[in-house]
Amino acid sequence: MSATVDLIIQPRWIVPVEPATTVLEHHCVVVDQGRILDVLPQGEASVRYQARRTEHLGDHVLIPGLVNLHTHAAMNLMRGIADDLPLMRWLQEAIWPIEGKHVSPAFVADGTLLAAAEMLRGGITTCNDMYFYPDSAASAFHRVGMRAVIGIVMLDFPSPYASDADDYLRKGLAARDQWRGSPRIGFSIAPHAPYTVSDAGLERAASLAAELDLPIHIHVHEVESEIDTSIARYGARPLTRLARLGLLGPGLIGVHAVHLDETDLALLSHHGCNIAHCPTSNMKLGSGIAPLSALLERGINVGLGTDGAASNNRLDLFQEMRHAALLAKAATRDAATVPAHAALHMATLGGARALGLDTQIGSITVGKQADLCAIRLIDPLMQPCFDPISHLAYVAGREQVSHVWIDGELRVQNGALLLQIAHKELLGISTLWQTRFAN
Ligand SMILES: CSC[C@H]1O[C@@H](n2cnc3c(O)ncnc32)[C@H](O)[C@@H]1O
Ligand SMILES: [Zn+2]
Repeated sequence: MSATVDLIIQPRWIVPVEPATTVLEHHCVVVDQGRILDVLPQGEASVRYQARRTEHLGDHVLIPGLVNLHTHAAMNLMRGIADDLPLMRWLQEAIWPIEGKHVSPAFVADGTLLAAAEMLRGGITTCNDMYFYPDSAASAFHRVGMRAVIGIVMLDFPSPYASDADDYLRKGLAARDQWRGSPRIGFSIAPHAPYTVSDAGLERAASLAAELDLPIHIHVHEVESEIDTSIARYGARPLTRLARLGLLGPGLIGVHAVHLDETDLALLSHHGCNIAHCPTSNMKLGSGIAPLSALLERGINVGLGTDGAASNNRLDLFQEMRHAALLAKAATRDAATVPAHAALHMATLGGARALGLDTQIGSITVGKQADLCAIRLIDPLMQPCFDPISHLAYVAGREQVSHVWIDGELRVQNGALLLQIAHKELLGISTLWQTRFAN
C-alpha cells in the first residue's frame, strides 16, 4: 500500500550538497508536513507514495534553499544611494547620517519586505540579518514566510532606535521575547563591530550569547584601518581582543575577515569560529580579498553573505558563489582552489552550520525541513550541461530560479513570488522612500 504525502518534486537532477559532489539523476524528493520524508528514484516513488501534489521539473536541478549568512535587509531602501566610497567614508559620510535621519519601524518593515522579496526570488530561503528595529524586521520576514535569524544589535552610539548599548540590548531582547516559539524566526547577539562597541559591551554580548545559547554576529577585520585603530586603542588586533573578551567560539559568525594574519587564522581555527564571506561587498567597498582558501584549508567553516544592498548592490547568492570561487583562484593563482561544489557548500550547508541550523536546513537530507530551490538549467543560454554543480557556480544566475519552497510551502512558482503583496505595492514602497530621502 502506498502512503499519501503532501508533495513529490521530480526534477531532472538533485544536488543534495551532502554527500559532497553527489548528483542524483531522475530521483525525487518526497515532502510531508514541511519536512523531507524521502529521496529516491522516480520509478520507486510512484510505487511507494501517492502525492497530493506533484511538481514535474524535467529541465531543472533541485538544491537546498540558499542561506545568506550576512545581510542588512532594510538597506534595500538605500540601494545605490552612496556608491564608490571606501567603507569608513561610506559609513561616516553617507550611510550613518541617512540612517540617523530616516530609520524607523516603517523604514525597517518596508526595506526588509523588499529584501525578502528579492532574496526569495533568488532562491534564498534563510538569512542572517543585522539591523535596527529587529521586531519590524521579524514581522516582515514572518509576513513572507522566510526563515531568518535576526540580530539583537548593539552599538555604543545612539540612533533613532536606541540610546546606548544597554538600550539596544533591552530592546533587542524584548523583540526576542515577542517572537519566542516562532518556527522560522530566530535571534543572534549582534555587536556591530569591534570599533563601535566597548570592551564592557562586548563582554556583555559574550555572556548573553552563552546564557541564551545564541550565535554572535559581528563585522571583523573588514579594512586595514580597523586593525590599526584597534592596536592603537587597545594594544591588540580586533580578533585577539575578541578572544580575550570571550567572544570567540563555535557560535561566532565573523563577517568579512578580509585582513587576517597567521595569528588571526590560528585563533579562528582554534576556537571553531565561522566566517561570513562577502566577496562582492569587499570588492565594491575596495576592502580587499579575504583569504578564503587559507580559511578553508584550516577547516574553518565559511558561509556566504551578500551584505546589504547599499554595498553590493544585489542580494544574489549566485553572484556570491561565482565571485567567491573566481576571486580565490585569482588570488592564489590556483585554478583548483574553491571548486564549484565548495562554492555551493558555502552558500547552503556552510551558512546553515554557522547559524547552528545544520540539523534542520542546508542540505537535501531526510528529516530536514523542506527548504528547496529549483533552477531551470535546460536553456539555450546554458547548453550543454555536463555537470549541474558546475553550472550552479559558474553559469546559472538567480534569473533561472523557478521554484522555491520553505517548510514545504511554495513561495516562488515559475519565477514569480507567491505573496499576498502585489508587485505594484513593492514598487510603491521604494518610490515612497526615494522621495523621502530627497526631501
Ligand atoms: C547596527 S545595524 C548595522 C549597521 O551596520 C552598517 N553596515 C552595513 N554594512 C556594513 C559593513 O560592510 N561594515 C560595517 N558596517 C556596515 C549599517 O549601515 C548599520 O548602521
Ligand atoms: Zn555588513
